Amino acid sequence: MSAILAIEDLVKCFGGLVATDRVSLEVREGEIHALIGPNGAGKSTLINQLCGELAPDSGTIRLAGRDVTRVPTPARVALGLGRTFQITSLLDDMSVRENVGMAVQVRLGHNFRIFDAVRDRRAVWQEADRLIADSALAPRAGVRVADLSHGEKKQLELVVALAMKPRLLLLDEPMAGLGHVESLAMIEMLRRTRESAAMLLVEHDMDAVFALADRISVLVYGKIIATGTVDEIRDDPAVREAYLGAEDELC
Ligand SMILES: Nc1ncnc2c1ncn2[C@@H]1O[C@H](COP(=O)(O)OP(=O)(O)OP(=O)(O)O)[C@@H](O)[C@H]1O
Repeated sequence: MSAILAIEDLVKCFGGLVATDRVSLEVREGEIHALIGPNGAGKSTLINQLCGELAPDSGTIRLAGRDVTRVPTPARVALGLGRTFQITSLLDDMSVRENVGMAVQVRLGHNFRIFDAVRDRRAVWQEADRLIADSALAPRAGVRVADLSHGEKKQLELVVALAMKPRLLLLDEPMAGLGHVESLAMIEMLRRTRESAAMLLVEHDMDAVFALADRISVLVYGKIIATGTVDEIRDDPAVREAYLGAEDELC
């Protein structure tokens, strides 16, 4: 399986602190690759470098075979990088359908001048409806974002990200703040998403990680200490050591 994302020897320092310490990691096409690690391990710092929000000090990031280490965020998005944004970026006064329609429109935007506007508008809504029908939000399509539950907003974030047709989706704690039922719905939705995009999943909820991940990389003090399947990571003594005090989470 080829790699949609290949990170090699990435380094990022904040003053004397090495927040990303020679990190190498691959996400393969069709894979859900979880990135776990204790608080302060450097997960967000790594994600921010992948998005282009933070410049690495050294090392390389390859996306779909192209070196994007010094490439700005929009060019990475054009190559297929997607990310779930904060719920605050959803438009509160607009419906689920309108939010998804806007995202589809952003993706198709530059074609608008070429094709007939009415036909394009129809294509936008058809695409938005298809994306919503594939999600758990189908019965809520006409509901205003302001009236959605927290879990539904997190689902909408994901649908909006998918509207950009990413090849690789960066997910920063999609389970955060969700109740049990909402978490199960999100896990189901991410399982279905795997068919269209590979994922790098940063998540503290180990049940979700173990339910979803094809492979897991463990980051501790900026270094990847292990990469492997769920069983390999569960049985790895160095991982257990790093999570000492939270061993229950790895059982
Ligand atoms: N802009 C910054 N300036 C200085 N230090 C920073 C900066 N951003 C992060 N750090 C430090 O880098 C280290 C890694 O932080 P980071 O937020 O990437 O960890 P994390 O694994 O995402 O943590 P959490 O799970 O709590 O979100 C921490 O010690 C943090 O204090």
